[in-house]
Amino acid sequence: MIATRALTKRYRGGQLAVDGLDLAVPAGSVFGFLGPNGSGKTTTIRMLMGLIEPTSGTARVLGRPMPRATAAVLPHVGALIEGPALYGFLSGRDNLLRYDSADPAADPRTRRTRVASALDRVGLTAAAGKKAKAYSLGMKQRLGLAAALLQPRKLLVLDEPTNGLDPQGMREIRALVRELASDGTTVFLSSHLLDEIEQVCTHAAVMAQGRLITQGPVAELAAGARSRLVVTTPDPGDAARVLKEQGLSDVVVAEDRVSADPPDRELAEVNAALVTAGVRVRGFGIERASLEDAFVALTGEGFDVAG
Ligand SMILES: Nc1ncnc2c1ncn2[C@@H]1O[C@H](COP(=O)(O)OP(=O)(O)OP(=O)(O)O)[C@@H](O)[C@H]1O
Repeated sequence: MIATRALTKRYRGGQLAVDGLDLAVPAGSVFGFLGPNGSGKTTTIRMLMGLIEPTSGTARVLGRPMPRATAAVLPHVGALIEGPALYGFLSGRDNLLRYDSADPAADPRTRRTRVASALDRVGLTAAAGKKAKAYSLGMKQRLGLAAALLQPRKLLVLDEPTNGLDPQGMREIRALVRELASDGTTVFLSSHLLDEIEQVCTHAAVMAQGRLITQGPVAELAAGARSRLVVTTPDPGDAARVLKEQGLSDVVVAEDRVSADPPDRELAEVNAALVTAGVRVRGFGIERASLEDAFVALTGEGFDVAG
């Protein structure tokens, strides 16, 4: 659905915002475009949507070159970039009617039906008559999504769709994204929230300072990072000693948690050794690495960004 080759953007001031990006977004995926603020996500999305020209490299969306094929491609793409442009003095429904009438391909005779089903899709039917300025931020985002859904789309591009929303609003948008994806729409969404990507996406690409760090299925990205054996105990010192005696490597103590690289041997033997040595074991098991662990392992730094 999206393929870029060495895509690069240097702004006039000299800032290299995107540096040699090779992105591959498979059809049917929910693709998370993850990176801290300033890592080049919005710049990439602007190039993909034909809003700005790349300095070098190529971008194809739905198999067509951008920005050359912008006019042919954009009718098949629903986009929500930097918050929807809404008229506060119009109702949610009237905003959508306006959007729809701005689309020359939209048949005016079926306009009301289209708007009603888009409102229904995002759960705004009951609030359709309210002025948009009275909407919560989450409702405004949903109205923006409804506008993107007036026509059937092959691809949805959402730039930080949950940014600024409260937890309830985030849940609603995430549920909606999952629902859209289950209908077969490919969704490309940017986010600086790791757990959001883990919750919603099938695939992800990780950006840092304009460069692609890694991309692929979310499960594989997380599996790339090490899992750890974790022992919870009120006797961490003794536990660490026993684990070392048992030949485990990289033993780390953090309060009542002692972790180590998982051994090749039977885990039950390690547990038995702890218990035999008098260590009071309250928890014992392998912790799967998260996408956050993978990010830290790949970049050598924490994923610490301002919300
Ligand atoms: N119009 C512009 N002119 C010059 N530099 C820019 C422009 N837009 C963005 N930049 C710079 O390019 C880099 C990438 O910015 P971009 O907005 O693409 O990142 P981002 O990952 O989308 O971050 P955010 O989540 O904060 O929007 C940043 O260093 C930013 O300051």
